[in-house]
Amino acid sequence: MNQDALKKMVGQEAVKYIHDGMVVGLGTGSTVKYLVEALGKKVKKDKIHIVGVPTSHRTAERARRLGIKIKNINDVDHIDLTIDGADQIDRNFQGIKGGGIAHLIEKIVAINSKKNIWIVDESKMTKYLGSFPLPLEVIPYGSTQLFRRLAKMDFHPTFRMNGDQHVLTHSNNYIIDLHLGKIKHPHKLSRKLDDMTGIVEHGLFLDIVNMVIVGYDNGPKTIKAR
Ligand SMILES: O=C(CO)[C@H](O)[C@H](O)COP(=O)(O)O
Repeated sequence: MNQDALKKMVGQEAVKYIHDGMVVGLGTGSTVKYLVEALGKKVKKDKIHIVGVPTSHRTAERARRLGIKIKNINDVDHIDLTIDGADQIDRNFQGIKGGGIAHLIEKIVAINSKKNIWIVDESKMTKYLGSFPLPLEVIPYGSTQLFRRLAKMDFHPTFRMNGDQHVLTHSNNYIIDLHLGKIKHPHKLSRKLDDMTGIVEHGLFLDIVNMVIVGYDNGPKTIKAR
């Protein structure tokens, strides 16, 4: 089965955890696309009432088009469950997100959710985080100086570019990716990055996910994380 088929499999599997009356955080990315498609069908077929809280314009547009009611996070009083993709998940169920530049909004939605589920194909499961570049959302002002500090710390930073233009996040910030290879102590790194002025949010999602649905050739596997 190719990667896209595995993504579709877990997107369709995850919809089983969404029930009538729920407020659901909807993540971003090519795996979540399949979740939103399956949810659109479920809303129509079962006539259930769902409120979706999207984490990107892309997800919001897709959900609206499929007949899913959408609200801004500021207009809901709680989020029952958020379902999102991930770029890497280690053996302790810590994750890297932000490959799709949405990790700031995804983290705000995730930490305000009662429960979080990640949906991934098997290639995202790893022993250590870090072979996927760690995204930082940074304030453009002074970002060159921040970049130099990160380089001096041996974090191997690169600005995320589109040709000669900086890729911009939803909040009009830049992305710096750190090429770390292997992150042995994610909590220590997280604290270090939290302390650096100019970084709005990093893509380490620690102690957040409750359940992971992994797509394998022989079917989806649901794993309780915490
Ligand atoms: O963190 C993300 C976006 O910021 C995505 O969840 C992550 O990049 C996974 O994407 P995909 O499902 O396309 O592989």
